[in-house]
Amino acid sequence: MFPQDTGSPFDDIRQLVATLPGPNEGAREAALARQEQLVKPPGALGRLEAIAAHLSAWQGNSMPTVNRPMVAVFAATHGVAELGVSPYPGAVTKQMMATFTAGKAAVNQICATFDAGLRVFDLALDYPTPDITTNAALDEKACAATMAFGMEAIAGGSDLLCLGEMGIGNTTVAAALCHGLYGGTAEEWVGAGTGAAGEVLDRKIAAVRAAVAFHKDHLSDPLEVLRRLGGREIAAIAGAIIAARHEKVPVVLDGYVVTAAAAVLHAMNPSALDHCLAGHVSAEKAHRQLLDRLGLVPLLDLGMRLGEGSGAALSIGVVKAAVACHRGMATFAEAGVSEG
Ligand SMILES: Cc1cc2ncn([C@H]3O[C@H](COP(=O)(O)O)[C@@H](O)[C@H]3O)c2cc1C
Ligand SMILES: O=C(O)c1cccnc1
Repeated sequence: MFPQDTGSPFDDIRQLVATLPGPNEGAREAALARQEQLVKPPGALGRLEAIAAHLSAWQGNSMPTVNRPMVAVFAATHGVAELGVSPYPGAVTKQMMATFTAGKAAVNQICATFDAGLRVFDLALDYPTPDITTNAALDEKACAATMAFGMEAIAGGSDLLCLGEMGIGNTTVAAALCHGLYGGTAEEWVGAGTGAAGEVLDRKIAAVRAAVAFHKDHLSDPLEVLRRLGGREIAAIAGAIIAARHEKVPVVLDGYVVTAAAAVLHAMNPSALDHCLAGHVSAEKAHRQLLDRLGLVPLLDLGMRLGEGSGAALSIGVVKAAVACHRGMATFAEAGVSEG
């Protein structure tokens, strides 16, 4: 008898998510102790102090760095976009890829502002995933392989990973993922995306409702939710979050779409996002309630609703300043300033 390979392509992913390393509490405590000594009233830098401690804990270093921040943008195409759920045609995804390459998108300018690297990953743009209202987006093998691609894509050395996405129709996919993971109503999870209103918005709500109804008997396993209702950029982002954790790289999430990918991991392991910061809260309707569910408090709230990693990239400025203060400020003793 030949040995049977009964393993599922998801086995390795489940193993990685079950064995995520925890924070370095010693480094966190040393960082918090240093913050108490720095030449400022204790707590006066507010959340900047917690950000420095967060980076210490997850980099495993009481003097964390943000010398090589990287924004990784994953791009994919979605069959559901053919249902008219976005005001923009699917062709925009590829056109925006060219714009990123030319250095002319919003995220390019924000990365340049903060000396952040930008890497854009094309996930088979000529082969949209099937319409999720009548099919699974991915089979198990493709979903696991795309997650593995996302893990590899972030290799190469970075001390802060910001995640972004490009994929016309993917706010519909994000809403379907949230509706699939958390229930509620389709209306509750659907927002305007790039500007859906009127009939486009009605079609979007109907598509999210139909997708979740079609897959309803298979939504108890978060990886099934991901492969059925997701898309390639979503799967790759989930993989990148896992890999960063194993490589001691703190992560900054972007808007609704990136956070929906993160939510899949949180549903598998409630501590899976402990190394992540929410870069901002998007104006996309359901983003705030999704962040609340994940216990994430956004760094910025600027009414942005762009995607492409722009909100995460913008928060690099805040994170860099937090680390610069942590590393560069004198202690009271060093500065010869009287303590209170
Ligand atoms: C010119 C342009 C640039 C973008 N950059 C990011 N997105 C964003 O919009 C898309 C999601 O919205 P929806 O679900 O409504 O299609 C994603 O591709 C996202 O990153 C863009 C959209 C457009 C039109
Ligand atoms: O919040 C997001 O991720 C978002 C919002 C609008 C369009 N694209 C992405």
